[in-house]
Amino acid sequence: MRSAGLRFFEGSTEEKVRYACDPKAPASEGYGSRMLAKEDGVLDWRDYFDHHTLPESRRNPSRWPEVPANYRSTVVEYSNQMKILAQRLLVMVSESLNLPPSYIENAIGEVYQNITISYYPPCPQPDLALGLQAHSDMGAITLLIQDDVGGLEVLKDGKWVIAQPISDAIIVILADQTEVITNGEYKSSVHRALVNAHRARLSVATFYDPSKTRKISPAPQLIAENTPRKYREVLYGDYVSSWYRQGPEGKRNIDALLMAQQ
Ligand SMILES: O=C(O)CCC(=O)C(=O)O
Ligand SMILES: [Fe+2]
Repeated sequence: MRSAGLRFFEGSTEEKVRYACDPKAPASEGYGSRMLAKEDGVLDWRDYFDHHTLPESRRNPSRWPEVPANYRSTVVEYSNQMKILAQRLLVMVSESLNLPPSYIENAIGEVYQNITISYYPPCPQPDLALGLQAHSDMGAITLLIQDDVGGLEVLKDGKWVIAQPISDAIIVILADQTEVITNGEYKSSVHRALVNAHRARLSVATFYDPSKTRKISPAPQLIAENTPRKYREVLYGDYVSSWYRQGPEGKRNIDALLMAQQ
């Protein structure tokens, strides 16, 4: 998966532009670039390719690069394997809270899976830019692989901790809807990507999300007198829209669902 992605990003600009997505449309499929300065001076320094992979009705490999020759079949195989892994992990989360094994899976409903390859070119002034600003992922669970360059950082107890690259590791990033469904028992993780002055970096994030028409709310079994309900119900599509409207900035989107904010 990583080498197929690398081959695309290191290929010609013409080839990339052929697959360009609409940068203004949220969650559009294809190639995009965010080499942008924002008003506050922070630069986003990232190229990406989004693939819509599940449900299968959204999966259209003809919209994905055809070079290298195994690109499309690799994405399909990777998508299928990541679905199985995400399901297993969500069963473990459900069981750890004494919920029925498929509780979270059922709460999500029909799964929308997207695979995003991010490519961060070397950045001459890495201290002035971030590859990707601090955010939590908006869906249920994200599975991420990175290369040996490193740059993914996770916020832990108020400090940024580097996720050391381990070649065969898959990093599990719990996302906002799992925090809502578990009523805050599991927290979505705040993370960001740094850039490197000398080397390009590549990562592949597989997002596992509810459909936009799904209403998400805390499991009633987890609400009790000493663990009161933390989040109000949200239509996932509304959540996604507000995320794109406001931008990520740490956990501000999930914080807006706190009961006290009602
Ligand atoms: O490139 C990375 O390591 C992080 C990517 C990421 O967090 C995302 O795409 O949501
Ligand atoms: Fe992320």
